[in-house]
Amino acid sequence: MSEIEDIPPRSVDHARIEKAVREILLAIGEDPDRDGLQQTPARVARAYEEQFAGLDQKPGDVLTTSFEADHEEMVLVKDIELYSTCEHHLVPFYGVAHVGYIPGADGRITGLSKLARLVDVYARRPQVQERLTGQVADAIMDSLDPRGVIVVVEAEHLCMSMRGIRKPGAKTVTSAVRGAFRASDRTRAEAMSLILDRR
Ligand SMILES: Nc1nc2c(ncn2[C@@H]2O[C@H](COP(=O)(O)OP(=O)(O)OP(=O)(O)O)[C@@H](O)[C@H]2O)c(=O)[nH]1
Ligand SMILES: [Zn+2]
Repeated sequence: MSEIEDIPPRSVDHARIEKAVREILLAIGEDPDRDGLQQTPARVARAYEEQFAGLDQKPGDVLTTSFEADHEEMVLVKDIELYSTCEHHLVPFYGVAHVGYIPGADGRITGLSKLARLVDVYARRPQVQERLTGQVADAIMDSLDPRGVIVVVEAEHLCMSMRGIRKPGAKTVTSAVRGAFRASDRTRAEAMSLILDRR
């Protein structure tokens, strides 16, 4: 492999971010050339590359395995830590996602870690919590063809804690239910009781 092919693709334009961050520092009255800030534009570019890496990814990139397991009952992965970026203020919102599904008639399941990877794909984008929640649910519906999916996200938005209304600790809870979880109150209630069980 040539040296050029070894360089991983860059999903963000580093030079452009660096220029913009320098402008922001000037605009807030800072000196971008002072010792502590000299490397900041480059650091922000690297951080954004990581924070927004999901823009480059598709659900199929992470939902790579599915197994024949003949399992037709609910699978639920709880308390998947998530860090995302509020698209209104570009500050973090963070919390946990709970992702459950009931395999389809073919009984195929996916790797548990793949559900957490899927959360990351959509969290690492400029987001609103509602869209993130729905996108995770829809991606599982599309790729696994399960009987149903439930996704619940609980998060604190720093745009509500550190600025603006300044209500630290306020939690936003969003849910997306598809298929059996939407059609059956009992199925949804069973999932919610497992999600809320804090033991
Ligand atoms: N629905 C939804 N709203 C969000 C999310 N993240 C941030 N917001 C809200 O987006 C809104 C943006 O409101 P604007 O009035 O345009 O902006 P703003 O003047 O900065 O609003 P304040 O935060 O109230 O100061 C705020 O009410 C935020 O709380 C999210 O994930 N979902
Ligand atoms: Zn915000």
